[in-house]
Amino acid sequence: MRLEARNVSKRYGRESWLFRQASASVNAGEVVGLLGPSGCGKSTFCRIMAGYDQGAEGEVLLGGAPLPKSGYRPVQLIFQHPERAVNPRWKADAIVSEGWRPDEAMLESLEIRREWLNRWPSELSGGELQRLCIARALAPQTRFLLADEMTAMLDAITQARIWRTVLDLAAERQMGLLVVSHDRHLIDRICTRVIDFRQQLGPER
Ligand SMILES: Nc1ncnc2c1ncn2[C@@H]1O[C@H](COP(=O)(O)OP(=O)(O)OP(=O)(O)O)[C@@H](O)[C@H]1O
Repeated sequence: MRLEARNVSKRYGRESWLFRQASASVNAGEVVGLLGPSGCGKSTFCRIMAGYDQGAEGEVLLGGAPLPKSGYRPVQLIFQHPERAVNPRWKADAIVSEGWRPDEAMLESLEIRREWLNRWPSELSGGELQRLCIARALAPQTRFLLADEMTAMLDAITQARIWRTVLDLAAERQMGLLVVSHDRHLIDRICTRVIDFRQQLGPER
């Protein structure tokens, strides 16, 4: 299975094009890095690839077909800012089990403590909340994970452990990963292929 964005263009309102004719693909089991300077549109491109936003041109295909419009999303996106990705009026237990109920092994491998589950998002650190968001996104139906600066707020040791868990799971399930990061060292260490976002753009920016 392959996740593919073909010739996608995006502009916000009447502003000039953020990007035009951007293309990228990730195969099942692949770990692909996405690099580019701040503000060039990587997060926007990820949102389009996950089906949260639409380009003015182009298409996103999963296994050759458009993304499903309802039900669990097989392409999951983890944002850089977990506090913007959760409902502040839901306790952590409701947040983490929104799409599936992660088992004990999953919670343990992401170092999620049981007592966090009874807290509101405002009572959790950014790193704790992010681990809950990662658990939420790793249902067995997830085929592709788009990690947009997923571990930027975590200390180096926690970051390494979380990536180990996610990479092991991806290999086991043949899940594809798109890793957006400014951390070139991380990208070089975990990715099998790297895409420079600016080089994916068509000639008429
Ligand atoms: N909803 C929006 N309305 C208008 N402009 C937006 C919106 N969302 C993002 N932008 C603008 O689009 C541009 C690209 O933003 P985006 O977050 O996609 O870039 P990025 O490459 O991921 O940046 P970074 O590496 O800093 O996270 C930025 O200039 C941003 O201000």
